[in-house]
Parts: sequence; C-alpha cells; structure tokens
Amino acid sequence: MTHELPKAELHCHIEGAASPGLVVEQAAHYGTDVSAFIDGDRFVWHDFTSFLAAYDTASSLFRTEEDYARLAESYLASIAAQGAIYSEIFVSPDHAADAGLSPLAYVAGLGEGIARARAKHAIECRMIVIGVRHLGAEAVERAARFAASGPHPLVTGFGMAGDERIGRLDAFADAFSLARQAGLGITVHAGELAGAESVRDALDHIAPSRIGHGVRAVEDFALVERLAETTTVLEVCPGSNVALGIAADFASHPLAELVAAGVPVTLNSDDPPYFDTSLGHEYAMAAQAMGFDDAALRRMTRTAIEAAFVDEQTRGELLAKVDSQSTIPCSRPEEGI
Ligand SMILES: Nc1ncnc2[nH]cnc12
Ligand SMILES: [Zn+2]
Repeated sequence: MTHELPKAELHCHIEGAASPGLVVEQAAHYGTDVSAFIDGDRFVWHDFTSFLAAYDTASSLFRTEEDYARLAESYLASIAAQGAIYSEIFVSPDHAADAGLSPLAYVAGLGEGIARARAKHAIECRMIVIGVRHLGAEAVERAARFAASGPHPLVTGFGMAGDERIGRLDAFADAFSLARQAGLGITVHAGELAGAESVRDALDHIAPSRIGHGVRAVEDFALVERLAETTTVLEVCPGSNVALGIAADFASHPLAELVAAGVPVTLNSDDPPYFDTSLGHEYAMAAQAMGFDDAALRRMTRTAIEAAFVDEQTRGELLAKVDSQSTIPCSRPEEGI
C-alpha cells in the first residue's frame, strides 16, 4: 500500500488541477455554460488539441486573486491528504492575462492559497512560471522576463509547456538564458508529443536540470545514457501519458526502463482531473502495475526533493521527512492510494 508513503511532485499545471466540480462552481459564479467540455464529474476531450481547448476554457473561469487562492489551496489540500509533502506547480501568466488578471495579481493570489495550505496541511509548494510554446517565442520571452523580475518569493523556476510539435526549440533559447541568469531553476517539456529528437534538442539548446516528461527518450538508447550521465531529472507523468496515448497502459509505460538505465525519475500528475489521475494514484499504479516497491518509490520522492527548486534549508527539512522512514497520515486510505 502506497497511501502512507511521503510523496512529492515537480510537475503539475495549476490550471489543469482544477477539479470539474470547482470549474462548475466558477462557471455558475460567472454565468458561463460549461456543458461542452464537462459531463458530470469528467472533463470531455478526445485528443491533445481538444484537451488544450477544454483546459483553456476552464482556465478562463479563474479571474481574480481569490479565485486563484482557492484553486491553489484546494489542490494542495487534496494532495496533502494523499501524503504529499511538496509540490511544484506550473503557473501560466498567459492564462491569467486571458482571464483579465495581471501577472502580479495572479502569483499573489496563488501565493496566498499556498500560504493557507501550508498553514493548514504542512505542505510546501513553489511556483514555476511557464511560457506556452504554441504562443511563440515572443510570448515565452515575456513570461521569462516576468519570472526573472522576482514577482513573488515562491516563484523559483521557469519552464515551457504547450504544443511541443510547434516551433523549433532553439527559438526559445534566449528566454531560458535570461531566466537562468536570474537564478531560476530550469525545466522544459520535451519527449511527450514529440520523440527522442525533441529531448536531444532540449539538452543541446536549453541544458535544463529537469525535463517535463522526457519519456520518449527511450526511442534512442544513447540518449537515455546521456540523460543518466548528465543526471537530468525526468518529471514523469505516467497517467497523463496513458490518457494521451503516449503509452498503451501503466504496465507497458517506459518508467521502469528509464530507472534500469540509471535516469533519475520522479512521479507526477500533470493535469490530474483531465487524465483521471492524482499524485496518490500515480504512486499506487507505479506499485501495482509497474512493480516498484516502497523503497523505490521513496527514492523517487527523494529524487524530487533533491531536484526541487527550493533553498537548501527547505530541501534539508523535506529530505529529513522523507528519510525519517515515517509514514504520512493519509485521510483517504480507502482510495487505495
Ligand atoms: N501535458 C501537457 N503537455 C504540454 N503542455 C501542457 N499544458 C498543460 N498540460 C500539458
Ligand atoms: Zn505538463
């Protein structure tokens, strides 16, 4: 049983963490019809493009600082109940701007939600500003400049998500170097919708300490060896990969192959309600369908904390929690997580 294991995640899009129930509440508040993309307690989409459309529409229903504070607090409370001690959330100023909120108000609202969750549930969280690849290099550079300006003490990283099939990665190199020069941690989505060459491009042009997904590196074993040699940490999201058809099922997901090759990996939920998952479910499936034992799962949590974009004192405190061998009280053991 994995439900009492300490857990940590490095890869969750905060807009993608809004539950259908919360989005329906927001829609009622703003007088919007969401029946085209929410059916009961499920988001409706059928491929990456329609997933992004549902995601963008749901995001547009979070419009004020308090909306974002509620979103962050409710999400962090939900994973603390599954045993999470640390979360890094991807935050997208472009989505906030589309909803009419300034980037500063956006991170202030999220920061407030994080502070409330920390006080009530003892969970740590940091924000990684992301640029959206399919909005183009100029938009991604704008997001990087915002991240580099020091908009909130909990903004500690910069990354890029969006449609990986669009644009060349070298076009975004300037955005990443200005974020790096500002002292931010760097991660980039690669090797999810596109193959091994995309992971190689990320190493060649961005040299991040972490890669979002990266699992399609298994198409090229020399590249897997390079990831292991450079200790590039993969933010692996098996449930997302299964939902989007990148892996057929959990049992045949390449996570075990990456671990066997010595690549540092972490477990993550990406956009949990869209992909019918949660951080707890990812740990449970890694045990039940992929055969990882408690020690291996605890190592993945440790890898996440080691690769987290946090100050060294916080890292030390979090590692002590992981290493104490203690279990984390879990309020929802009945879900088998
Ligand atoms: N899985 C994913 N891949 C790329 N961009 C995203 N934005 C939100 N979820 C994403
Ligand atoms: Zn992602």
